Amino acid sequence: MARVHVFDHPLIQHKLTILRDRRTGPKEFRELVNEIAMLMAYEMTRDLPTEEVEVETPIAVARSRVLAGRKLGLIPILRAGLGMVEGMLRLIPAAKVGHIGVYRDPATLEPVEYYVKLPPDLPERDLFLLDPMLATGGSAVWAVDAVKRRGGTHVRFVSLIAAPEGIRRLTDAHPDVDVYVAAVDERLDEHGYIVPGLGDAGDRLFGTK
Ligand SMILES: O=P(O)(O)OC[C@H]1O[C@H](OP(=O)(O)OP(=O)(O)O)[C@H](O)[C@@H]1O
Ligand SMILES: O=c1cc[nH]c(=O)[nH]1
Ligand SMILES: [Mg+2]
Repeated sequence: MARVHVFDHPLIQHKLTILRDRRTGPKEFRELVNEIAMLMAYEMTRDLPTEEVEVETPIAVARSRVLAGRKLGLIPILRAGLGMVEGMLRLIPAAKVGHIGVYRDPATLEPVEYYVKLPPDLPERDLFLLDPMLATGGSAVWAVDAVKRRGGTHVRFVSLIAAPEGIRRLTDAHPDVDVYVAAVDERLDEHGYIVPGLGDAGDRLFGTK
């Protein structure tokens, strides 16, 4: 069964509050999304395996640890997921980055694909799908399907704000995919927006509204 992790770290919660504020403009919004993504990456990577190696310091040989597990991959869901990439890459610079282009049709709320480009060695990587908003879950389920169809096996989903409906739909469809969020909000409104949420993440990141 999928595990749902809600990050209640005070720094994440503080930054999320500023992000939600309707007065926060695109420059600060972008900075905050990246900072929260970086803090979430730090928390999320706690379980990565390490192994002991020897390293020569200027004084002596030390036994110390390095990452030893599978290679990593970040897959932002366009557009809004792009806002999380830089912050996560700061902590895990060796990760490869794939892209999934999908938008939610505003009338039907169904996902519409427009671009997919993923690293060829997907089966060998631990994959982190990134999207700030998990609303109905339609885009998330579609994106995980797309990654699995191309051979991805170890997938996690990372989001800033989720609606209970989206978490349910994603974990029902993909019980093997753990979900990491900074907040679970109350509900969806009649247009499929998260309440209270933060509005349209893509528009707020890129200033398109
Ligand atoms: O859970 P869902 O109901 O599918 O909604 C969530 C999706 O909606 C938003 O993208 P949007 O379609 O606005 O595209 P954008 O990132 O280009 O703005 C958001 O970034 C998710 O991808
Ligand atoms: O609240 C929502 C729901 C979907 N997409 C967004 O950007 N915000
Ligand atoms: Mg949008």
